[in-house]
Amino acid sequence: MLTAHTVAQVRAAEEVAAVEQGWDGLMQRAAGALVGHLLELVPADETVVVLVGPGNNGGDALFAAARLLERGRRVNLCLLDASKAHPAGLAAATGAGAQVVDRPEGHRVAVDALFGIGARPGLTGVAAEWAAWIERERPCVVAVDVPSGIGVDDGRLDGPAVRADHTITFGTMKPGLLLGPAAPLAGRVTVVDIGLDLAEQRAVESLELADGHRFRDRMVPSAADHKYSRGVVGVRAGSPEYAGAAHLCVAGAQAGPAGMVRFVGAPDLSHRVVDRAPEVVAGAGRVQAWVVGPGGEDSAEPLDAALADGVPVVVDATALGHLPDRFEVDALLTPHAGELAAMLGTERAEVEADPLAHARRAAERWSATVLLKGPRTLVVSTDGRVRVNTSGTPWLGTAGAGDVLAGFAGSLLARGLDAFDAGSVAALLHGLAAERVGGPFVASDIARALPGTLRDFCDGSRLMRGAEDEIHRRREEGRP
Ligand SMILES: NC(=O)C1=CN([C@@H]2O[C@H](COP(=O)(O)OP(=O)(O)OC[C@H]3O[C@@H](n4cnc5c(N)ncnc54)[C@H](O)[C@@H]3O)[C@@H](O)[C@H]2O)[C@@H](O)CC1
Ligand SMILES: Nc1ncnc2c1ncn2[C@@H]1O[C@H](COP(=O)(O)OP(=O)(O)O)[C@@H](O)[C@H]1O
Ligand SMILES: [K+]
Repeated sequence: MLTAHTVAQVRAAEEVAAVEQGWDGLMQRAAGALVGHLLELVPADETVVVLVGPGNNGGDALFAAARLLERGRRVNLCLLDASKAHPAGLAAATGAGAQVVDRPEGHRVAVDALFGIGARPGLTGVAAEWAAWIERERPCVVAVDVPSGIGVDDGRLDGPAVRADHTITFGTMKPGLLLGPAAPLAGRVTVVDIGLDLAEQRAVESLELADGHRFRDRMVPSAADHKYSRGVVGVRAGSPEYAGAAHLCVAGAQAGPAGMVRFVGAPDLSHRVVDRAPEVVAGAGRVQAWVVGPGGEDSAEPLDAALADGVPVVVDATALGHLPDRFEVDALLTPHAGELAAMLGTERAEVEADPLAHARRAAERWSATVLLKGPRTLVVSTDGRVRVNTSGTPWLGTAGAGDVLAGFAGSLLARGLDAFDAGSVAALLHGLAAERVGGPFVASDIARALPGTLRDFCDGSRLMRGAEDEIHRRREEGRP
């Protein structure tokens, strides 16, 4: 699991680490880690330009520049404000032979050390001009800690920011490297250890394939299980206009770990669903979780009927327009940005500019877990926990992908995962299934790829143990 911490948490952990290592020690450690990665990332014959800001972020890069020069690399410096550059760092870099230049133009590799976690979103003046040069000329950019100008805690963009290919970040991820419109600006992110202890701190989390062991026992049936103990997921989806949504939602539900799928809908639609998926049981009955809304009629009745059962519920699409004042059951709301905007009475662009704040607001407002779909799907629980999904591809922007996701999440809920786990595991596996298929694809392909993806997720630790054994064997045999 990847974890990201806020600026306040990082600053507090730095205070503690500085007692042991000293502030200089911390900065040297950050600089050392940076050098190691720059030596790998930057071709030996390229001259690097370091964009140096007024704080410790610039300091890290100046000490790194000095060490690069000692290793025979060529480094130029662009100082945002010469009078404010980290004095000891500047002395070290120039002492090692760095040249100060006025402009970054002409360089093909840049290190962005303008601002780090002290940054306010949005660059102005010369910093904005340098960010514009990066947009225009697209040099290879390595950002120190964060791309300068992003909202570090929330991933907001409030004006120009640096677009990086790689970000070397210290101690932990930062929320802005994972979510919001800012995340793509970080490029590939590498977290380097500088001795910060954040283990006990609540973090923004991101599940990975390797997290399967946390969920395996709650998903894979045991010898004692039967279809009802595995859970029944009920689907109320589709309408004459959107019959396909019923099929896709059912396909998603069938791909999950529950033991049975029930479908409730108009007789015509029920027949069609059972014709395509003979395992489905049509008609009302006992379920452990409901999925309501994909392609459904614009009416309050399906959600009201589901809520009357008092079991957990996934609420999607049209059902999002008929929410109760507050949920009394464990609920997972799965809007995209347009639907969340309508729920909150705002504009889609507002939600896209600050997805975290809007998802949080909805989670509080309706006392429900909110899964906000998008390139970086967010899951926010009622108690403020946040997970960000990083799997998936833009090919997922295809009709019906959300219907499959809702059905699959419903199956996880019926199996006994809570809405937060069900939503975040569903988003992860949905994205991994998309990566597995490759694209272009249709939503049904994702439903078909989900069982194998779920199996790999649950087997993950076994596969990793297998890999470790293999590495061990090769070592013993003297093979690479
Ligand atoms: N505290 C430490 O000793 C350590 C800090 N580290 C580095 O230090 C960085 C944080 O350093 P600082 O606290 O000095 O802050 P920064 O270097 O991030 O920013 C310096 C100053 O720039 C100004 N500024 C911020 N955003 C701006 C904007 N958009 N436009 C114009 N001016 C802006 C602010 O006045 C800010 O205090 C981390 O990101 C990391 O790179 C590492 O060396 C590890 C240890
Ligand atoms: N650019 C993108 N990159 C990654 N995933 C995306 C992208 N665009 C959409 N998705 C994902 O595709 C799915 C689309 O769902 P939704 O908007 O409900 O579509 P539909 O209503 O057609 O099913 C969501 O899981 C969303 O996170
Ligand atoms: K930076």
